[in-house]
Amino acid sequence: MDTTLESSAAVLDTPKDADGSCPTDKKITVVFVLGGPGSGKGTQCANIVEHFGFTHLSTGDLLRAESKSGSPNGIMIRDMMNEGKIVPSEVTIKLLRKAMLESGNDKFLIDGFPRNEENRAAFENIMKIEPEFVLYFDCPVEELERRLLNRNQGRDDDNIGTIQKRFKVFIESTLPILEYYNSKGKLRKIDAGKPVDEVFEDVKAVLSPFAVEANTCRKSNVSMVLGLEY
Ligand SMILES: Nc1ncnc2c1ncn2[C@@H]1O[C@H](COP(=O)(O)OP(=O)(O)OP(=O)(O)O)[C@@H](O)[C@H]1O
Ligand SMILES: Nc1ccn([C@@H]2O[C@H](COP(=O)(O)O)[C@@H](O)[C@H]2O)c(=O)n1
Ligand SMILES: [Mg+2]
Repeated sequence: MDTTLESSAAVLDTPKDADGSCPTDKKITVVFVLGGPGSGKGTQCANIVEHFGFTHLSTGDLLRAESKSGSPNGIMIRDMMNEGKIVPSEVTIKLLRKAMLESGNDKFLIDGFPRNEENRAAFENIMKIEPEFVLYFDCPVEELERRLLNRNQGRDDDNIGTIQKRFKVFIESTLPILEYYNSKGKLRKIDAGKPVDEVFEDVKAVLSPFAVEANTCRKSNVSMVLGLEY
């Protein structure tokens, strides 16, 4: 089986075959979405899904669901999240891979990942997918804190003690990842301190190469690329 990945925006709008059918596509498009806690990653990803046909996978949401599922890792994940710590990559990547396979899509916004060097290297080694780019929502810390304390979505980690720990982890572990992608010319920085609609205008400009044109199609073959089992 050919598992080579040549991820490229240029193949997004594959013309139909002469007989009108859609060619099978072996490419997977991944955009990493990063930013401080409360910067609006989830909010903007929901908009992107609506306009650009990506599947949004929030690693934080996947871990939260796993922690509540009664799985053997559940308590470890819950305790780490309550401390704002980064869960071991093998756990997160297993959940991500399963969600990618189940989606049937081939365009993914991976939100809240990679959070540290261990996440980044493990994704590269296990998934063998290079992201198209990293969308970085940059926002002042005072605004992040205000948003998190007003979120009211029942998250156990939205309390001032855990919020401070999450900020520290972001600065110490995630900023170096942003620097890494910046050095590769893959960072797309967005001013996320503005109102939601204004932020999305800037997001749209970055995502414009992914707009799907009429009379084009793609057949996802995510299982061919990632393997069938999870
Ligand atoms: N541009 C914005 N201006 C004001 N409030 C916003 C903006 N974007 C998002 N919010 C609000 O801020 C809160 C955090 O947003 P969101 O959940 O999208 O952030 P996040 O980056 O996914 O956070 P986390 O990393 O904690 O998951 C939500 O209550 C959301 O409605
Ligand atoms: N790659 C990741 C992503 C998240 N976590 C843990 O989940 C918490 C919440 O994440 P959000 O993206 O929803 O803010 C985060 O503080 C980590 O504890 C992780 O371990 N690894
Ligand atoms: Mg979120």
